[in-house]
Amino acid sequence: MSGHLNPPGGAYALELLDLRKRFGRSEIIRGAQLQVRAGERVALIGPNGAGKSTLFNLISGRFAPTSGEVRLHGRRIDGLPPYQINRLGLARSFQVSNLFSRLSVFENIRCALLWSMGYRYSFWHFLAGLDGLNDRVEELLEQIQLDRRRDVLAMNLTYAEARALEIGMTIASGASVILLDEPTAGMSKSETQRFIQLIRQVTEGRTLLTVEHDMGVVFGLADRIAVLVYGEVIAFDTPEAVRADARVQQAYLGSVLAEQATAGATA
Ligand SMILES: Nc1ncnc2c1ncn2[C@@H]1O[C@H](COP(=O)(O)OP(=O)(O)OP(=O)(O)O)[C@@H](O)[C@H]1O
Repeated sequence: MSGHLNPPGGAYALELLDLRKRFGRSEIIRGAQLQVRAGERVALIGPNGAGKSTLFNLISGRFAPTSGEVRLHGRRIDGLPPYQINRLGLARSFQVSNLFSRLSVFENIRCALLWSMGYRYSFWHFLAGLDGLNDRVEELLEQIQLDRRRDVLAMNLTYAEARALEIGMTIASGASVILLDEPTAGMSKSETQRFIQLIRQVTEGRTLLTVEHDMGVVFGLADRIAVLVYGEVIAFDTPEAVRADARVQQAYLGSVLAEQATAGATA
């Protein structure tokens, strides 16, 4: 299962090279550039409508770019279908709504593992590996701290538990590059703090790209921050450097930090 971790092929786990996406007449992604090193945790931030979801859709294969390249460990993946990109080692978070609500936590993780194995192993290898499979499910349950909730149906989990399960299903494939879309959205402050730790642990040794609006999460999780404004990456640097960047302050961060400070003060 760890076959995808630290695969060979260049220092960059993920690269966007002059990436562009047009919808009709509007160019939404306008020459985005990004080079994410293997093992790095990157937060993608930017104002509403900047193109963050579109960028995720281009990376994960839901959309093909109009031009430019997406590279995974040096290999071009732009234009490939999502399942092939997944097979090459990039996983995007399952949404809560994609959990199998009438299956237990254990069975959900097992399904995610089977699904990823189905592509790689013949049926006979698969049968021979069933013991290993259950061990791997146990391991993942521990990692996402749901081992004691293993027999609970997904529909009966708390919101935070369901999001943890979603992350477990995302990493079950053994992917080396993980995309998460606002992983702590809708959580309380204390749940968020715990969840940041959980994400740090389960993504250890992997490359993480996460879209995030909550600056507490961004600064708690990211090694580097990429700032997307009008479809362009205007800054990509350490949290300290991005916070001090005048362009970023002006385009986005100044207003967001002020807003979140006010929200924090009134909460
Ligand atoms: N399939 C599509 N067809 C046409 N326009 C689209 C499509 N998908 C996104 N857009 C447009 O692209 C722009 C960027 O949207 P996107 O959802 O990528 O931004 P975002 O940064 O994720 O925003 P938010 O932070 O509000 O989620 C928006 O103006 C949106 O209307």
